[in-house]
Amino acid sequence: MKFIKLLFGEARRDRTPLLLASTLPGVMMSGVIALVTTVANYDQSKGPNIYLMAFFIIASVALLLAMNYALNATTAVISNFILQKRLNIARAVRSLDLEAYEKIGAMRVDFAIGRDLQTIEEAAPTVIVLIYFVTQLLSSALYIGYLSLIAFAVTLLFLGVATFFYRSSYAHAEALAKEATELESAFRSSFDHLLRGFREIKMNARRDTDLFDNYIVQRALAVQDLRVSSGRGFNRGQTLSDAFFYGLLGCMVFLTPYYISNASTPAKIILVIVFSGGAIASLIQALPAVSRADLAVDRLDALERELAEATRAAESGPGAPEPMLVHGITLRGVSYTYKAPGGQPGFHVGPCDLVIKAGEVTFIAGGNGSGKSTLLNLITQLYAPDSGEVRWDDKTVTDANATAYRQLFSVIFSDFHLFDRLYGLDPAHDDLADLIREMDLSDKVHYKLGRFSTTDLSSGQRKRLAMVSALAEGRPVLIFDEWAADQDPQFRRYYYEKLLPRLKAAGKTIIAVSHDDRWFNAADKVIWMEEGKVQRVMTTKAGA
Ligand SMILES: Nc1ncnc2c1ncn2[C@@H]1O[C@H](COP(=O)(O)OP(=O)(O)OP(=O)(O)O)[C@@H](O)[C@H]1O
Repeated sequence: MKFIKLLFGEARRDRTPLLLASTLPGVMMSGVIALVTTVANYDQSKGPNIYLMAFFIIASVALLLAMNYALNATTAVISNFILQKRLNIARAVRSLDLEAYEKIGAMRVDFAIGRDLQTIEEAAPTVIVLIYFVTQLLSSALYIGYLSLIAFAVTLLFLGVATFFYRSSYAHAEALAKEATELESAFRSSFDHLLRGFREIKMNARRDTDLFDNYIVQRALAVQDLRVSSGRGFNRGQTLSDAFFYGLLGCMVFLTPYYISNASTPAKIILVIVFSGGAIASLIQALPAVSRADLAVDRLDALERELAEATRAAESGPGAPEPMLVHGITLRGVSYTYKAPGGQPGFHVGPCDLVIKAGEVTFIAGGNGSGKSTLLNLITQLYAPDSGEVRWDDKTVTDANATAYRQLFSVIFSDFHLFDRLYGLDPAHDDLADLIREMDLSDKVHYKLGRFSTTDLSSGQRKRLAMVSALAEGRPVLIFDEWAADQDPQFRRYYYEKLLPRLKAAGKTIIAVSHDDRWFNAADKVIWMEEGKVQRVMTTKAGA
């Protein structure tokens, strides 16, 4: 019961009051049951028993207040836990390097932040209810012991055997529930294709059918199968417990009275057992939710461990507010190998020896898959090289200054993300309006109330808006990965013939991936990549 441990662990200073408040209602309830059994045998002709009435009122009020306190305290503890987890995971993800981020995968983090934390939140009040029923059952058993040792022994025997059988059925059901949750992430990844590939699916009926019939339906069915089997396991446990409950009741009604001397005791015991029936049923219903929360805690723990390990490896020091590039960036023997699934070495880039001079325009060209984007990731230290070094003016880039080094760059990746606002920037309104005008977006987008009025634009326009954001950052080095690829001929021309020269004249260093060989003269230098290697570096007329 990891979740219960977690709840009380997180309660810290409030642990003892929470423990008392969650156990007291069960004890009080069994007190009330004991009272009811006493009142049932009370001689009503003597009038109402004030003492019993007072006890009933006090016990009921204490029960309600304690329960309310326990539920409120649990809500506060779990809300705080969720807040901390959200922030910790966000902090850890921020500290990852790109390689670790790609290895862990966005979907897994998304699942933890969404589904797992929700499962935990929903299970929190259930735990209090569970403790309530367990304490009620235990104290009722003690009360039975007080009434008759034989009845107590029979109760313990039934409880012990029922618990044993229930646990084995429960463990099996829990394992199936775990398997179902794991399979559910495969189902969600297929479903993700349906959502993200919506247009492509609409355009291709065979793809649509294959994805739906062979993946979405199959995986959904497999999840359902496991959930049904797991549910059956839990239900079997419930039926078994019910069977033992009726067995116990039968024993108490038909057998034990012959071994109990006091005539009123068997009726009292039977009443206690009848009351306990409801508690047993509610307890068993509560267990699957707590079991799901246990699995969610396991997954969160595993994710946090991985994030912590990856964060330690990727520790990269504080950012510098306004770093400068005076001479340039040098790569010496830089190489990097992707890890293919299963740990096998994947695509290899390098060793690369390059000099990117400050204030120059450098193009990176080469065929698809030749390693251009990977080289950009190495230049920007999004990937730490396996060997060799990257130099920033006269400094070597290390883990300690990598974050500061990255503040040199504004990058528009080929698969860039367009933010809805200029996070971390407070640009002058006029400058921004000028940039939006320069990108020919004035009639589409405005920056008002601290955000872009829309990001629902054509792909070429989205890239232009990304250019607005990149230029607004005012960083000394600009990196554009195939920025012109989606632009119309007019804007493409503008990019090569006006924008890049203007940025160069403003003292910017530009590194751009380009397939447009007719504009290679817009660069000072063209680096040609083939199969992960720098095949040649050409100095153009502009750079001569
Ligand atoms: N995240 C990744 N994990 C593993 N291998 C990768 C990853 N990204 C790229 N690769 C491998 O690296 C190779 C080079 O990819 P890269 O994106 O650097 O090429 P590119 O020259 O930019 O291609 P393009 O012109 O198509 O954009 C790919 O062929 C692929 O095998």
